Amino acid sequence: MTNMDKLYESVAANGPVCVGLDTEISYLPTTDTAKTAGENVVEFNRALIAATKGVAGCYKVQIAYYESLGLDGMRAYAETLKMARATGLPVIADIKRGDIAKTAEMYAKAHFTGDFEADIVTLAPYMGLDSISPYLPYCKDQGKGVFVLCRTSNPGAKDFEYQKLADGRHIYDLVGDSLTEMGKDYMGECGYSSIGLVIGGTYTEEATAIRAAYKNTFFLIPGYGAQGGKAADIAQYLTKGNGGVVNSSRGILLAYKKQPGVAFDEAAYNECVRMREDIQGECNKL
Ligand SMILES: O=C(O)c1cc(=O)[nH]c(=O)n1[C@@H]1O[C@H](COP(=O)(O)O)[C@@H](O)[C@H]1O
Repeated sequence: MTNMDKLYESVAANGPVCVGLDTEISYLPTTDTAKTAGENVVEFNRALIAATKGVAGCYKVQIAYYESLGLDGMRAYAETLKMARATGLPVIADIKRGDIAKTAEMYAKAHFTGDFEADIVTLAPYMGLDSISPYLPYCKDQGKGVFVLCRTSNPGAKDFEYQKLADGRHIYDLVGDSLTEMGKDYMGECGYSSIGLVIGGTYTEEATAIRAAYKNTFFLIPGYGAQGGKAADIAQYLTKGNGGVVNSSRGILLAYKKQPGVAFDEAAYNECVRMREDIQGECNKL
């Protein structure tokens, strides 16, 4: 069973909410001055994971928030991955790597084995398919997975991804088509390949066409909450509520600010439940 299969099963059991652990120290309601920034982040994440594990489909840990704290942060990153993986839910390391094959080999080893081992990683495809291939032996042998940036959630998606090719396709179509083709050799039991795509939930043009074109491709859908992505739009990227996970980071981490008097971990749980109902409600209307 591949990690994409596990993700599929987890979404079927718990719903499509991907809890984004983009934990910036300034988000913490209180800090312990006797502890380092990284240690404070770990304690916050520990409580957040414990509170949300029953309502999360998976976790995504954004490495930049940890790298920005230096070695202390990287220890917190390793610990956070360990705590999240201990729930049994799939854990995505949001590392967005993309480099020549030899260097990619080292990134794959760094993030699929050892201290920073994750179940699935995010990759940037700009340098071509040889920058993706070195991760694939880990998909074949250990069931690991990748999510490759296709049509991202940020305004700058229009700068390159939306540009048109001579045959009328967008660059994001080329990326999606190429990676889907590559994924045919990495199919899991649940009908999805180990090569998924990142499809931002903030742009909704051609949502149904994109879902229909990539039936066997699992989507990581960021943009819900803080970036304004709406459940009604996001639902179109799912197939009967599955086939994708919907990330929210700030919306969950900072949920306590919108729930006065509620502890941050309980507020995060409440937000996951609300978000899940919001998305599943829209899926049921389709
Ligand atoms: O690969 C990603 O996860 C990603 C792709 C994308 O197109 N847009 C996007 O926001 N992300 C990530 O998704 C998370 C969104 O965070 P919030 O906007 O706080 O929910 C961040 O970790 C981003 O780095």
